[in-house]
Amino acid sequence: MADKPTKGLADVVAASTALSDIDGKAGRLFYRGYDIHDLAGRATFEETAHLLQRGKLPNRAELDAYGAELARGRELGALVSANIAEIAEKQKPMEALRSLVSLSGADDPDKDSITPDANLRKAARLTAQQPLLVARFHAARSGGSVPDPDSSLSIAANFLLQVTGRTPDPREVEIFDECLVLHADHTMNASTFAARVCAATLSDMHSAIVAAIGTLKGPLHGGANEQVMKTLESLTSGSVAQAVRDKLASGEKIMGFGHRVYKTEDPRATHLRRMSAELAESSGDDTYFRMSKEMEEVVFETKGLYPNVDFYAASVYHYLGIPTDLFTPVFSISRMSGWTAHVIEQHADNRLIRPDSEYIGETDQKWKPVDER
Ligand SMILES: CC(=O)SCCNC(=O)CCNC(=O)[C@H](O)C(C)(C)COP(=O)(O)OP(=O)(O)OC[C@H]1O[C@@H](n2cnc3c(N)ncnc32)[C@H](O)[C@@H]1OP(=O)(O)O
Ligand SMILES: O=C([O-])CC(=O)C(=O)O
Repeated sequence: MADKPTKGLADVVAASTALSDIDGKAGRLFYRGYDIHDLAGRATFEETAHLLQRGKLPNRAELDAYGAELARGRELGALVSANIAEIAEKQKPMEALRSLVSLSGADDPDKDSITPDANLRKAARLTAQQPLLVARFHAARSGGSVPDPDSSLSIAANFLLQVTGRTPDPREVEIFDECLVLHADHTMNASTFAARVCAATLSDMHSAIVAAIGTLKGPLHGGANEQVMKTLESLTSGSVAQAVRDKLASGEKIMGFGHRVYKTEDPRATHLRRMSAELAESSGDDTYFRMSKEMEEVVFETKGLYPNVDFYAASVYHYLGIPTDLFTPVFSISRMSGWTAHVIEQHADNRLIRPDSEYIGETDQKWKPVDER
């Protein structure tokens, strides 16, 4: 007889990892031992991806070599190019990314290999390709085209340029780059766990990433950032407090609040709130920042819940000119660095992940032929 399950696997330690660590009571997050407060606004996304995938913050030569590998690796395969227009017509952004990453696996030069070296190369290619897939998807559905990535620009700068169609202000690039750093990894979150379960069958990296993308999509996980923006857009500035109280009184969850691990402020939300305030001021329209602050106050007063990473990310992305339905795809651009690093880590010390279940169905059933049932 199996033991009683822990619903949602809360507090169950499902893997060992050297990638990230959270102190949920103190509200602290570390990537390979570096406090997120030290990395945010200092390390670039490329440096952070190198830290996660290759085990250390790169020196100048390592960073240049990694940057060159990313630039070489971002070319999209023939299958993606042949199918992106039809996919963009028929699928929503996260569904499309699930399909496109799957297709890109078919054209990957290392597709039949899960060796450590092949995994490192695939991790770089997937990290380089994801922003381009999002930008090309967006262009395909809008009937436009995207400028080719400029190798002298960062992933953050290229993405903003390709999606908004205008040369971003350098401060906007810094802010977006910091967002990518903040979202890069987060212990055994649902999408990372999904990737590790898939990888642990000795399946390949693209399969694991497809599982992760499908898992990030849901509104209880990465999909919450899009829902936060929709909530903000559905409210008027004068009605926030009452609307939020009414939603909570009727048992509705407010997207962007609460967390399985943090029992205090999510340290990423601290940075995102600051960035939202800055962009609100520079845009000359602080409506969504003010509404977010008011929501935060009312949710805390009423339920004692803190904002999670998805809450202020919504207004930040909005101020940066990113379309609302690309917010979760943007999350996937960043988390690709963490997911791929987890697949590398899982393959390096693998055991099949196969938990038990508690049986709660009927017992002592007796078979009868179909006409006697
Ligand atoms: C990147 C990320 O994935 S961050 C999380 C993004 N997701 C969201 O923002 C969605 C909204 N939040 C939630 O649904 C939850 O807080 C989760 C999914 C993040 C965490 O879930 P769990 O740890 O399973 O907590 P659970 O959903 O059981 O909530 C515990 C209690 O707090 C309440 N609660 C939790 N979050 C919220 C919320 N956002 N709004 C209102 N009530 C909430 C629950 O209703 C529950 O109350 P009860 O005990 O009276 O039934
Ligand atoms: O850790 C989690 O459960 C969700 C989260 O904040 C993340 O994936 O960044």
